[in-house]
Amino acid sequence: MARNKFDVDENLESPFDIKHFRRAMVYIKRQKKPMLIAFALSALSAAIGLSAPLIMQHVVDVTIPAKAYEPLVGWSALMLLTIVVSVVLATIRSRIMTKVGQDIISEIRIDLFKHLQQLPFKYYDDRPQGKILIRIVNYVNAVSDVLSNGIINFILEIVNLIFIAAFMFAVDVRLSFVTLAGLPVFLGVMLLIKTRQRRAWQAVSNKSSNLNAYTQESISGIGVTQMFSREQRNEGIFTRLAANYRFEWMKAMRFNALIPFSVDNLSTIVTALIYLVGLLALGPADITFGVILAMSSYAARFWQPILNLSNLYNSFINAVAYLERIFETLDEPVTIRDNPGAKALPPIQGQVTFDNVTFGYDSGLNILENLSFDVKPGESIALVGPTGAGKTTVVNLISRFYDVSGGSIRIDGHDISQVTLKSLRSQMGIMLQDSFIFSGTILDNIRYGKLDATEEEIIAAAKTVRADDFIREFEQGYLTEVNERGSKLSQGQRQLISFARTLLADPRILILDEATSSIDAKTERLLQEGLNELLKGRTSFIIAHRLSTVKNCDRIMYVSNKGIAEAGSHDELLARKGFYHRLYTAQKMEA
Ligand SMILES: Nc1ncnc2c1ncn2[C@@H]1O[C@H](COP(=O)(O)OP(=O)(O)OP(=O)(O)O)[C@@H](O)[C@H]1O
Repeated sequence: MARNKFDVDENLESPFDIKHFRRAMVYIKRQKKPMLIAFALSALSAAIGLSAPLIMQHVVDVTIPAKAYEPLVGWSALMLLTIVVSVVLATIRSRIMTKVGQDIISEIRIDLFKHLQQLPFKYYDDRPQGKILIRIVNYVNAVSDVLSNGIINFILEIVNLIFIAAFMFAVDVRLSFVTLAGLPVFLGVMLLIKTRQRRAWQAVSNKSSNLNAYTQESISGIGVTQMFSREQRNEGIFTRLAANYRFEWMKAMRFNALIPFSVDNLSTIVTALIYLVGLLALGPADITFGVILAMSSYAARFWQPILNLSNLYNSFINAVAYLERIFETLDEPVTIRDNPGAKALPPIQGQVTFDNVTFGYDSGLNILENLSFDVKPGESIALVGPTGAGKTTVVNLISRFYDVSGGSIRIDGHDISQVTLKSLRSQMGIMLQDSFIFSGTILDNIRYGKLDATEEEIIAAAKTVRADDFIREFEQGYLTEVNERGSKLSQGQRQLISFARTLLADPRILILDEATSSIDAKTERLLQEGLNELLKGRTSFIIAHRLSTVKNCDRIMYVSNKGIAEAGSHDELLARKGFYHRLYTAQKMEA
């Protein structure tokens, strides 16, 4: 059950912390060389661009009054050249940075994916898939520009600012101080809205995550929605989530808009002050027209990097909200992992021992208590019992999808918590009711069980489980494209494919959780033969509600009341006239 539902905002454990950026630096540092080149190009382009007002000042104060037309053409050509060169340099830099940005996000994405693949079932039990997807796709995209261009631009704008200030002071010190007077006012505005702005962007990321989770859930459950004519109601939920998102977005944007608004106003006021102070206070004798022109041009340029820096600050604030989510996922502990000193499980015979096993998904609520049993290699075990009794839990523990909270599980005498997960799971085959079909061909789907299997091996496996006939009926046979929802395939066919996949993997221990439940009686008979082949020589645990499918198992365990209430062969249990007998008789009467 996903406890963190689509309409429940995720809580962030850590407050705004520069450490997220420091951590992001690990990825950025790997791009040091291209970033340095891009930075040098940008600095050069900015310096060249900044010489324009100086040229302008010279032209206005010296060249034009002297009516020196030839030098005027020369200066104009030089101005044009500065523009062309700075545009060319900026274009090259932009190309380099696009690549850097993509390299960074692909590395983060790969790390996230690798980590997600290791996270235990518990992580997935606790949150909707949509909230996981949005991190790996949207959030990573959202931080890409900030982590690449953002960092460079940030440094660059500061350098730019220093350059502009230097040029400005070179032209006139007094008017430069007039320009700088606007800075404290601006910093005051920034301080005032900083925290609120960060919260606003966190709220946006929460709402977009909720929207994504619900969309994903709705697409997965489209069949049920249409079946129960829930479209209108779902539309209502979606509209509400979309409205929440829109509301938070608008709120966050209001904070964003405040910054350029203050910068624009301050820049206008400062320019007006330059004119006023320049012309009125200092007077034409002291300040030439060229100086005023150059100064107002520098003042306008001075506020540009400040506006850019504050926009960058906005992007940083957004990115931090996303980075927090990304790193939170990367920090999610891999609780089910190889324990220190874990050894590879040698090739097994298939003996399974539960020794006083106690387990609960949530602490304080045990599903199994002090469960002990021993299964011999090659023995077939049926797990039956009321719904919710813990049958799936038993098999999940054998595969170590969860760790026991008490006691131990041993395979051929090896405690499964002391062997590597890979060596354990590679010797097990698990088939669930909802056989997962990956996008690709039927051939690829069967090959999933053994990546180096030849076509002949695949076809042989399909034949054994009676899947070959229906596969050949498709126009493209084994090369028929299927997708994750298994379109083109019936439930039964999907299961036959997953049987073939498991047979190919040749596991010593086989787990079938309701694996035959959606196969009709005719297909089931067909499958039974194949299944018998599959079970031959393997230890198997079969969970089935339809008892007819498990009658032939060596031993039937009736799971109830946090343990095994009864165990024995079909005949023994019927003779005992206990739980199993009751269940069997009830099912027979239904049939
Ligand atoms: N991921 C989980 N998180 C929390 N509780 C869970 C989880 N999975 C199962 N449970 C609870 O554990 C109990 C046993 O579930 P389990 O799936 O093992 O039962 P089952 O016997 O296989 O049921 P069924 O026959 O309906 O498949 C149930 O009460 C269920 O609510």
